[in-house]
Amino acid sequence: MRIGILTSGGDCPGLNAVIRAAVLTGIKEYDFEFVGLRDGWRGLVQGDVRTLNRSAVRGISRVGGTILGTSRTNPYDAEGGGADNIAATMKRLGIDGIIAIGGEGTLAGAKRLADDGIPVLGVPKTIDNDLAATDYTFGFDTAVEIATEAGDRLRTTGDSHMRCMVLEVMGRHVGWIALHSGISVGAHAILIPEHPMTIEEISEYVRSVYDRGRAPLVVVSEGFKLAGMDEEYSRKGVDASNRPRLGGISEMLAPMIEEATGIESRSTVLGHIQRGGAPTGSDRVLATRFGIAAVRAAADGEWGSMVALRGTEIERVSFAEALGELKTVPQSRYEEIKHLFG
Ligand SMILES: Nc1ncnc2c1ncn2[C@@H]1O[C@H](COP(=O)(O)OP(=O)(O)O)[C@@H](O)[C@H]1O
Ligand SMILES: O=P(O)(O)OC[C@H]1O[C@](O)(COP(=O)(O)O)[C@@H](O)[C@@H]1O
Ligand SMILES: [Mg+2]
Repeated sequence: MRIGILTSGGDCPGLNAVIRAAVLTGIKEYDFEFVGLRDGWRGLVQGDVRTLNRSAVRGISRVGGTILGTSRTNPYDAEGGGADNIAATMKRLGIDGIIAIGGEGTLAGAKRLADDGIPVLGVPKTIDNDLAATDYTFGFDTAVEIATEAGDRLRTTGDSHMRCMVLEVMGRHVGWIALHSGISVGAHAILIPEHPMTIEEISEYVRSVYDRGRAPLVVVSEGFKLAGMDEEYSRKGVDASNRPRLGGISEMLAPMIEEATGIESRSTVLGHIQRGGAPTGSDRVLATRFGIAAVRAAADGEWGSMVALRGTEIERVSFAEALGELKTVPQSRYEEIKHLFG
């Protein structure tokens, strides 16, 4: 069997470890061949491929980003797209099936293609950890580590100046990165999309920290909304999928906190630093296990499914299940830590 692998949507530390594990498993155990499809669905619709053999994947598990490139090309809207064209392109290139590594957008495309008869398997990726069908995805642990280091650094400069530091992390719809990094740095308030708050509530936490002689640290998700805000904070236009580009809520909040409390405040937007660079050991392990499992699913002919972490085991779930609700931070998980704020 000859399998095409693609990475699509936002990049994520661990993508290369999936690719390496899939290729090595396929070659060693099943005598499969692989081709890399360049830049996500674009490589598939345009038939833009590169060789993926043993030497092409040597040493890449520890490397961030994706050796295949990524994009936000839609497999149906792009020229040469649509199931019939893609089936013809696959036939021409001798590709029997596709392993698509991506988030909820990529998986929605994969589901549609699978429904239209294209043999495709999914591997979940997202630093946001917002896919409900899997307990964790690779990339999340790395993002939390990077945000933790940033928070630790902000604390020492904040302490020196007795300033309120506001650290903004990614998390478009869900607050997992903020929650986990906020807990690990001992943030005095963690602001997440699932739980809008007023500026008065936030300022109350900040003031109480300051009044007992500490420099406040607030961790906020990019998708957080103050109570009463209809939409997420967005001042950068839209991305290639027409979604508002987020980032900058901390730059709005820091002056508001300063005005409400009189405490000098500074904001830091961590941005894509969270997505770049080497994956953590845990993420390399999870990504490797996903890569192995995806190839085993292909060998079993389980097209139309996605590999997922359930507890400690990797299982197969249907695309329909994978694309259900987003995995938001449950209120109880937030309340568990909220009593430590301030
Ligand atoms: N319903 C859909 N059908 C087909 N393609 C889709 C669909 N939703 C998103 N996509 C495509 O999937 C790709 C990745 O989606 P995006 O949300 O940007 O990233 P991610 O996969 O990380 O969630 C984009 O190229 C987008 O055009
Ligand atoms: O700047 P970009 O690459 O368009 O992506 C920004 C978005 O991608 C993310 O980093 C990850 O989102 P996905 O998991 O959907 O790829 C979000 O946290 C962020 O809002
Ligand atoms: Mg997405």
